[in-house]
Order: sequence, then structure tokens, then C-alpha cells
Amino acid sequence: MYLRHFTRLFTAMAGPRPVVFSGPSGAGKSTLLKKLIKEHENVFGFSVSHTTRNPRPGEENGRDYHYVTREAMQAAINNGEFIESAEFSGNLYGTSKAAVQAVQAKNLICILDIDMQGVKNIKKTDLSPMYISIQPPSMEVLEKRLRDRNTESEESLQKRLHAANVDMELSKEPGMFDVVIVNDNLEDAYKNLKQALLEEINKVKKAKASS
Ligand SMILES: Nc1nc2c(ncn2[C@@H]2O[C@H](COP(=O)(O)OP(=O)(O)O)[C@@H](O)[C@H]2O)c(=O)[nH]1
Ligand SMILES: Nc1ncnc2c1ncn2[C@@H]1O[C@H](COP(=O)(O)OP(=O)(O)O)[C@@H](O)[C@H]1O
Repeated sequence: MYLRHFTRLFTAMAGPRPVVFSGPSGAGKSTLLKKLIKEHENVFGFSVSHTTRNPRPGEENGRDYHYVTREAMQAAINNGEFIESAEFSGNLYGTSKAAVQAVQAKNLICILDIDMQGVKNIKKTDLSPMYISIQPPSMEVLEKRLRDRNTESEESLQKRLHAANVDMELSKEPGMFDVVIVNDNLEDAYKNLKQALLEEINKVKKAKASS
């Protein structure tokens, strides 16, 4: 009885199981995540990462990323404030403990958008998330989407395409992801994503309704 109470208390503190999203730059992660969070704002919360890259037009500090200098971020990493961090395309990115705790404190499913190095490093922690890979239909489509997005210099675009090739190879490793979604038609990909998360969404809704 006492133990059961304790277990429940602990589970409540940790919150529902997080979900990690990964996949090449330009695959459509942000597009799908924003749609998902907008439609289920009482179910999902975004883990706001830190990055040393500059904000893009329309991005907001504290909402899309915490934009920081390399010195400040490295100092925080050295201070043990990060769950994981990685160098991607010439910039530093990382998930702080505070970012995940802020979402879990609200009893929401914490969504992490991280690269393959992040996936590998999160697997070494006790976060135990569900792992979802978002993949483009082809490299050609990926390149077109990245170019049309108009956010990258040619140099940055080439770095992202190179990283995408590596990413797509690593993603094939058996057991790396629980679910793989190919983002060809956006509405179909979104439907598949919601289907994959349906059980977790219902769990959170049920828990909220009874609390
Ligand atoms: N390891 C890790 N990767 C991250 C983190 N935040 C973002 N990323 C990844 O960094 C890469 C670049 O992200 P970004 O600069 O926003 O470009 P985009 O993916 O092209 O929109 C993507 O693969 C993200 O998934 C993080 O906290 N940790
Ligand atoms: N299914 C799709 N069909 C066409 N364009 C898409 C689709 N999904 C995303 N896009 C567009 O492709 C670009 C890259 O998507 P984005 O969500 O920024 O990718 P990521 O976050 O994985 O880097 C964006 O301009 C987005 O509007």
C-alpha cells in the first residue's frame, strides 16, 4: 500500500513518457511538431534547447531555442546543467535538465527535437523516451525543401545535406527508432504521427480528466 503510493507519486513527478524526434534537417520535424503541439496544447510541451546559432526570422528566444554564446553554453555544460549536447553544422546544440523538467512539471509529454548524436546520448540516460524518426521521401526532395525554406546560406545548406546523408545511414540501424515516418504528403505524415502517439495522448488526457 505504502509502496504503491510512493510509486505513483514518483511516476507523477517524472511525468508521462517523453518523445524524441530526430531526422535530417529539412525533413519536416518542426512543421509536424508545431502542428502536434498546437492541436494538443494540454498534452505536449516542447523541450526548448540551447543553441549557439543565430535566430531565424520569426523565431523567438525562449520559445524556439535559447540563443546563447558558445562561452556561456560551454560553461553551463561544464557545470553539469545539460542532459546532452552536440556540435551540428558548426554550432552547439543541447538539452538542458531545466528544459525537460519545465515540461514534466506540468505533467505534459515532453517533446525533444534532437540530432542523431543526441539520440545516441539520450539512450545512455534514464529518460526512456519513445524515439520517432522523421524522414524525407528522398534526398532530392530534402534539398528542394531546404532551399525553398530560404533560411540557410549555401555553405550551411551543404553542411546540412552532408549531415543528412550520415543521418539517413545511421537511422537504418535496427532498433534505433520505435517509429519511422516518411514525410511525403504532410497531412498523411501528420495522421501517421498522431496514430503512433494515440495511446500516449489518451493516457495523458485520461490522467488529466481524473485529477
Ligand atoms: N543533440 C541535439 N540536437 C539538437 C538540439 N536542438 C536541435 N537539435 C538538432 O540540431 C539540428 C539543427 O537544428 P536547426 O538549426 O534548428 O535546423 P533545422 O533542423 O534545419 O531546422 C537538427 O537536427 C535538430 O534536431 C539539442 O538540444 N540537442
Ligand atoms: N510534407 C511536406 N511537403 C512539402 N513541404 C514540406 C513538408 N513538410 C515540411 N515542408 C517544408 O519543408 C521545409 C523544412 O521543414 P522543417 O519543418 O523546417 O524541417 P526540420 O525541422 O526537420 O528541419 C519547411 O519550409 C516546411 O514548410
